[in-house]
Amino acid sequence: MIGFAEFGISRLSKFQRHRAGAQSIRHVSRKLAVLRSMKYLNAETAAAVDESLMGAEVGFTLEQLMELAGLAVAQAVVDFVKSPDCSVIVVAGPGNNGGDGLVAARHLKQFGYKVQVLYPKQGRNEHYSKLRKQLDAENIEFVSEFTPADVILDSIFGFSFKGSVRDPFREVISSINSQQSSKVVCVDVPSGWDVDGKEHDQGSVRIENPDCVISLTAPKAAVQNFEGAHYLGGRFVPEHVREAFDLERYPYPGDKGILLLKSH
Ligand SMILES: NC(=O)C1=CN([C@@H]2O[C@H](COP(=O)(O)OP(=O)(O)OC[C@H]3O[C@@H](n4cnc5c(N)ncnc54)[C@H](O)[C@@H]3O)[C@@H](O)[C@H]2O)[C@@H](O)CC1
Ligand SMILES: [K+]
Repeated sequence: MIGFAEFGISRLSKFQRHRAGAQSIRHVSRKLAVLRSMKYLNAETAAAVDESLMGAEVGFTLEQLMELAGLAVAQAVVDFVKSPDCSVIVVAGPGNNGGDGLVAARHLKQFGYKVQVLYPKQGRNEHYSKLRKQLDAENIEFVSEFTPADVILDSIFGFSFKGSVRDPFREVISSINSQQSSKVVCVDVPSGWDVDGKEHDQGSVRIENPDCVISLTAPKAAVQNFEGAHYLGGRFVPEHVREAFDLERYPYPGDKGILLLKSH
């Protein structure tokens, strides 16, 4: 599940390999310990962590967090697909999860990927209009229906999703489920899944069998039993906030903004 290749030590000298190997073994042990004890947040706690980050004491703006989250999402997509030549269709919802997807779309384009965006219902916040403008400046095409793509990035709903999916997203999510040849990568929570991990109503629409989830800040209860590839991003939580919410000290490697929790 977790290999040395993940730590990039295959091209080093014998001595360096020995040293890097020892460090990697320590890193792997820390990582396994974190995985065993990992805490999964419910919707209420996830929102409280968010509020605390953006409260007077810490002082982040939403735009800052979204930029960091979206960059981490783009980096995780690159790590997951392991190919520089890849097409991605970002499906963005009306809230901040959608905003993360729009930011990721811009970074992916800068990384050289072919990117399109499906944005059925733009959010009201002025920042979404600005993000859209930035995508226009990158000549990223906004499409109204699916075109074949290697990856579908589901940034429709995150931790504020409630109830059963309403239109126009019922149809959009059903279309994602029918794109058999695309890998489906979900931002924070697979859209339509109960954030707290409760059973979903039979007949309600949700993303079926995603290939990868990129959790932000901390994994949500929804993905506790998720079997596919799993990344963590959102490396911006100060120590006292981490302690206040009893979050793990996630072993992000070196200067990286993403942590591979589980490979596929
Ligand atoms: N601290 C963090 O980790 C950060 C989280 N961010 C992102 O913010 C997300 C949460 O964003 P929001 O609170 O804006 O909420 P979401 O983006 O999860 O969803 C809210 C939107 O979905 C709609 N909606 C909810 N339930 C629906 C249903 N059943 N059918 C149709 N529409 C429905 C709401 O009307 C609203 O427009 C996180 O999941 C994450 O992706 C980042 O942007 C910023 C930093
Ligand atoms: K999502």
